[in-house]
Amino acid sequence: MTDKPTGGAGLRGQSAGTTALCTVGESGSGLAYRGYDVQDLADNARFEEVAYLLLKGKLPNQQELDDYIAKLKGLRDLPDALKTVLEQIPADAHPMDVMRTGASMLGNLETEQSFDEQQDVSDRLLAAFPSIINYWYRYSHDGERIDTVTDDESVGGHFLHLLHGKPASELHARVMNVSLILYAEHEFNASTFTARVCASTLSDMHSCVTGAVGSLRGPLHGGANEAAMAMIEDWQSPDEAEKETLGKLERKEKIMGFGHAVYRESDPRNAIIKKWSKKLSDDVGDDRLYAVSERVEEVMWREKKLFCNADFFHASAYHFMGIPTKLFTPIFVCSRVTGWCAHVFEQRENNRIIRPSADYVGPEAREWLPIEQRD
Ligand SMILES: CC(=O)SCCNC(=O)CCNC(=O)[C@H](O)C(C)(C)COP(=O)(O)OP(=O)(O)OC[C@H]1O[C@@H](n2cnc3c(N)ncnc32)[C@H](O)[C@@H]1OP(=O)(O)O
Ligand SMILES: O=C([O-])CC(=O)C(=O)O
Repeated sequence: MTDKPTGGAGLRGQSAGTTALCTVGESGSGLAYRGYDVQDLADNARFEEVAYLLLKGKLPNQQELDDYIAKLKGLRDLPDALKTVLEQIPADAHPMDVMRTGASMLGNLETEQSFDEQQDVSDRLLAAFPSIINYWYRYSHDGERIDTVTDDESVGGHFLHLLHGKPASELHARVMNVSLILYAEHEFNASTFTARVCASTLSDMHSCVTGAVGSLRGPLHGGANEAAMAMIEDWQSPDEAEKETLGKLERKEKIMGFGHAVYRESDPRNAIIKKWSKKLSDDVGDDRLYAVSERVEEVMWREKKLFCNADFFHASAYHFMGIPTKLFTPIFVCSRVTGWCAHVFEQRENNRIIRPSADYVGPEAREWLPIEQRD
């Protein structure tokens, strides 16, 4: 990739504050949460430990982790009023709109009364998001009012259990665990910055998270994982994928799941999820989608020196686990809510309202024109 300008559009490269949560792209490609390398976390941690690390500030010891998992398990049920709202949302709604409504409605029912409640409110959102999306999905698509309480220890296993109506295989629960770790936190990305801007007005946690869901929804951010799937699913062979990718580049179309605002050399999350996508591809006996994905990766590097970001191989990995494409970005929410809330805590701790300036490019001062004199 070419060196990017540090000023101007998109606030690229400009520091907008401090954080102790995460470093992105130091030396071109690294990612660490509170100093722990993401590769180490993906190899060794449970997502719940990473959530604890982000939200409580340190890795839990065994007792703290056991207590935290028990707490999250105890927060999976949804209030009846929220279920009623979810039942009104049509099957063809965008699932990210369901997540946005879910977070907002929960804010009406369980309003954060004071910042002293921020830890509990965050844990509740973390526990409730898989229930929110799957309750709506199963009701609107299968007509079933599912019980959102399961005995699964992990958030990832619980998500798949609710979606498929049976406990996840060990492999699928493991991949979900890794995926949730990879998506948990990423410094001042667009959705997190949205949450921090909202927090800087001293607003409540549900408003910060609801706004962040809206920012994550777009295809230039979290929505890229489902956009990538929509792109590759019809390509029947690597050769067709190559031809279509070249055509898109020729027409100056964006290839979703490639490029990054910060990383220059690679997105470290890609190699990790790609490895798991390959495992899943072998597991399901796929002879097309993984090969197609790899060819797109090769073509993009050869033609544009653009690398896959976290989203690209998440598309095939989720697909191999039988997850409907439209639920891909909501899974991102189920993870990133940890990063969002941790950033809200940081913003509140050392707050000044976020209010940048703009360079005015409109007309010079001019006189008021009465309505009858206007064109
Ligand atoms: C988890 C996440 O949110 S990761 C991001 C997910 N988003 C996507 O995958 C969407 C596709 N990617 C993109 O749109 C961009 O790469 C972004 C939004 C991620 C980053 O945007 P920017 O920082 O503005 O991109 P950047 O400055 O690196 O672009 C450099 C050049 O590469 C091009 N480029 C960047 N990404 C792509 C892409 N995916 N496909 C084709 N061309 C691209 C840009 O058009 C630009 O070309 P130009 O100089 O001729 O105008
Ligand atoms: O940092 C960004 O701009 C986008 C990203 O990769 C993320 O939020 O995970």
